[in-house]
Amino acid sequence: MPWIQIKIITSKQHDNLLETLLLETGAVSVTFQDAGDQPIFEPLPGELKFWDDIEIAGLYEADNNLHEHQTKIAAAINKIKAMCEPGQHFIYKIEHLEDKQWEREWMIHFHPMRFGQRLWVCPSMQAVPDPSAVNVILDPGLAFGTGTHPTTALCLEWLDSLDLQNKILIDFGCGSGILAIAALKLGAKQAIGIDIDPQAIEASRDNAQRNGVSEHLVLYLSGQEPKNLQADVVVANILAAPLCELAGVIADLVKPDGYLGLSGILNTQSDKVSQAYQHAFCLYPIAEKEEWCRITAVKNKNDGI
Ligand SMILES: C[S@@+](CC[C@H](N)C(=O)[O-])C[C@H]1O[C@@H](n2cnc3c(N)ncnc32)[C@H](O)[C@@H]1O
Repeated sequence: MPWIQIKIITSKQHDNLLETLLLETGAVSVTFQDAGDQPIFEPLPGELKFWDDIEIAGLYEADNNLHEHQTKIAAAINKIKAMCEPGQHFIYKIEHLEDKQWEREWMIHFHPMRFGQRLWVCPSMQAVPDPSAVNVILDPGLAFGTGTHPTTALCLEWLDSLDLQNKILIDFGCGSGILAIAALKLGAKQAIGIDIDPQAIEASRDNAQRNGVSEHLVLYLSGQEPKNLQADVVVANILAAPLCELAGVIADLVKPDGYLGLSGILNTQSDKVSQAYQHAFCLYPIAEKEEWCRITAVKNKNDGI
């Protein structure tokens, strides 16, 4: 079914009003995006944060009621425009969209990718380029983690460089499960995925099944993992702020002499994160990719944080 989309760019004061007006005029969905360049990193599940300038898109069925929709939309637009203060921007356009398999659209940009020497991540719907390599077959579903983001790529390269044979690994903030599954395919005997988002747990479970490693992957919603959990290797690709806040918890997950990999850190934040972990770990040189970096470390034998 074809669709009509109305896109409005304005400031965030109008977010509620616009959403209501678009829904009242028959929009089947309303989407907000950043209209400037103001990244908001990882809101918590259920948390809604807005940019100062927003692009709001309302999607309408291009059916027999099209004319009725358009009249209503025009009335709604005029109403909002009238509320804008002088100098406040308000731009809109109406476009026709042909129907597609929307939930697969992003996959056009997701191709097999190699990380380090042995590891490939391949989209579930494409052919594997090197069947003799260590291949992770992935469909992230609604969770984060395809390998296309530098923070994930830094972790995958690190995992590829380790000897994981018979090791236990914790993937803290597992998202799609990509790191835990890569570790299992690289030889780890068990992986434990932890995430605050139930959709991440579901995606990790699906991906583990797809890769035939379900038996070796245990998944916990954050807070439900057993006490005193420890692993030979812990990888956490969350953000600098939670990495600092949770330094004690994450450090405790690493066995003495075990390895830690931290990602999701902007280059400018590396000192702060390093400081939060340096009392319990010996830190290795930092690796960088674009504006992101990875901190790796080995845990001191008899130290706590
Ligand atoms: C950037 S994604 C990383 C996903 C995947 N591990 C990767 O490397 O691509 C971060 C994940 O951490 C989860 N997360 C964020 N804060 C967390 C916390 N405090 N405890 C557990 N998981 C958390 C998010 O829900 C998200 O799935």
